[in-house]
Amino acid sequence: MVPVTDPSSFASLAKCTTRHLNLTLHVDFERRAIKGIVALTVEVLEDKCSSLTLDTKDLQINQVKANGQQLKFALGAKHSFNGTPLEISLPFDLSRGQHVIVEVTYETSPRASALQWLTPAQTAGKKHPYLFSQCQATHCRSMIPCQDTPSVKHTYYAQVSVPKELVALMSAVGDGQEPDPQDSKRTIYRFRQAVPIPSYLVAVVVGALDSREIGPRSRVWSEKELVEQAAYEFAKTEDMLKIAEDLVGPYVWEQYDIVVLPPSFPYGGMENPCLTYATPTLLCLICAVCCPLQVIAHEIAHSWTGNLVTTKSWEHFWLNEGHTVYLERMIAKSLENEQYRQFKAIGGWKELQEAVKLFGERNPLTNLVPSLKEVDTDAAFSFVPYEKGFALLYHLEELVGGSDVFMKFIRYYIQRYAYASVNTDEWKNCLFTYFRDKGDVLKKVDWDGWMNTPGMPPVPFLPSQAKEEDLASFSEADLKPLSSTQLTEFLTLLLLKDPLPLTHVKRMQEVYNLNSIKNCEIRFRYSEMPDVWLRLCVRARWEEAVPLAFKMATEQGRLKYTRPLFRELHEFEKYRQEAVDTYLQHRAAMHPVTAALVGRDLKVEQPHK
Ligand SMILES: CC/C=C\C/C=C\C[C@@H](O)/C=C/C=C/C=C\[C@@H](O)CCCC(=O)O
Ligand SMILES: [Zn+2]
Repeated sequence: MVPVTDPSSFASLAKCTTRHLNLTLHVDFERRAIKGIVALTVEVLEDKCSSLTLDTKDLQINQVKANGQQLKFALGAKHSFNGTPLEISLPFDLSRGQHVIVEVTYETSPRASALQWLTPAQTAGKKHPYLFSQCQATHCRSMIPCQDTPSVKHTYYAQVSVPKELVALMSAVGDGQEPDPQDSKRTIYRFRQAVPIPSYLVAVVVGALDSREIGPRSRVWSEKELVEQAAYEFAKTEDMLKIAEDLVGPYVWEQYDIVVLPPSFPYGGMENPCLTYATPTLLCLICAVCCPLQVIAHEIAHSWTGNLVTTKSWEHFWLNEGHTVYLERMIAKSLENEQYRQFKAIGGWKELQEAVKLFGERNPLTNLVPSLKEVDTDAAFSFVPYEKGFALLYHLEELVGGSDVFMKFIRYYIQRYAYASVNTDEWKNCLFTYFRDKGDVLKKVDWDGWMNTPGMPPVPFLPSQAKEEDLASFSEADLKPLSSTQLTEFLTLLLLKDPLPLTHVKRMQEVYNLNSIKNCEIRFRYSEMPDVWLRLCVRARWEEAVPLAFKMATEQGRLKYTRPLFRELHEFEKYRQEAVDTYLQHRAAMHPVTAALVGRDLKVEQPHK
């Protein structure tokens, strides 16, 4: 068996593997710290095992025990972004196949990169504090000492003690709650995750949360101010779960809840099992954005591709995201039609072009399978694994005979690797095994061009309906009947071209008849594509758009909007200093990942940790 290596983890993966975590967490809002005890059930993989190494990041380790006996431990050298290895010495040699329960008592740092602690002022209700974790890709180690790699999968049981006026949720099925026997002002919530998951899918949310039932296995959670709107927006959740089950097999996670987080959450969604995270920007309350259901379809699809079949390391992240985007668009096809799938694919191709342009077409991070040795996964993150991955799968779909044929392979691949972690070679072997009668066709694929070459794919995406030049040739009359989704894709196309002259952008205002709307706020927002339209206006140096671009960049923290808006404003010479000053003014209230990435974009030094 080839030893597992993960360049983003210090854990001893060849020696042993974690099978279960038992977590006891005490959430302390005053000190912005979690006091934890984690009992790791570890299976030994090789004889004469006398030590093991876990991943940590900014954790205070108080003691380590095994079978009630204190163990020697040592923290290694701190890495600039991958944290600090924790080496634990075992009092006796263990043999292959044996199990040991290692218990670590620890405390997280107020600077833990997995956690965002929000003051009451940063919440919708303004009365209670709020905490949420975001572990993907390599932040779980700042919340729990663990083997922080997607190549290791474990079940977990957790009890979380929180102030009794708050509710705790986790990426697991709830197993009841009761007053904390240690403190009558606190409640203990219990959770069980019976399906083995990688550490990046461990998640916890604590806040003044309310919920509504939206389906036989689904509730939506949020602060009470948003919960009715959230229940309305996500009413189709059960329909999409059923479509996905028809496509790829049973949903194994029991519960599928959605929690709408505060605006600082850096992503559109996050596929934490049993508890999908969603940005409030999907609720059209903060800045209308198209297709809230597209994000939920994506996170639902992850229940199979990513959470059930998981990438072995972040270098093969495309296996998670490329298959999930493919499945998400098959769900969209079932809800709408093939033309809609094609149109979303056109939009994805534009996202890929923008991502490659941003990184640089020779940047090895635009490889479908990049090397991440000494690379910060947050800095490596882009839409390349999503959209270059989708483009490859769409190309293969065309080669093997269409989506019905290819979906049968996807279903086979999921059944073959369910509950396991895979890499690209294993995926490719599975493809060639399944399509053994199409080997001659598959051998002609430019695999090196697709997998190990930077830039755009070797084969362009040619949708079976409207071609790119069709979009550019639209006249004013053609644009008017376009749906807001189609308009979004059209405007995204313009972002990839050279900056539009100010006269053109103003003309476009007229085309969309926005000039009839006097309110500047609405005029620039244009319902469906606030970030895209604002970026076009700022790039055209339309100063009237600048205040709203700053407002949108700071009132929510979704990286997909916040980073490009800050970059655009920073590019506008006259507003460069204001962009830096605005960032510095908001940095403390930003999610740690957002603060780090926007600071890098604006070339602002990070505060010393
Ligand atoms: C080759 C890339 C290697 C590693 C990247 C993996 C994770 C990067 C880390 O920053 C976490 C990303 C989390 C993404 C969560 C949700 C996305 O699927 C959607 C993001 C886009 C959006 O806001 O819609
Ligand atoms: Zn995803």
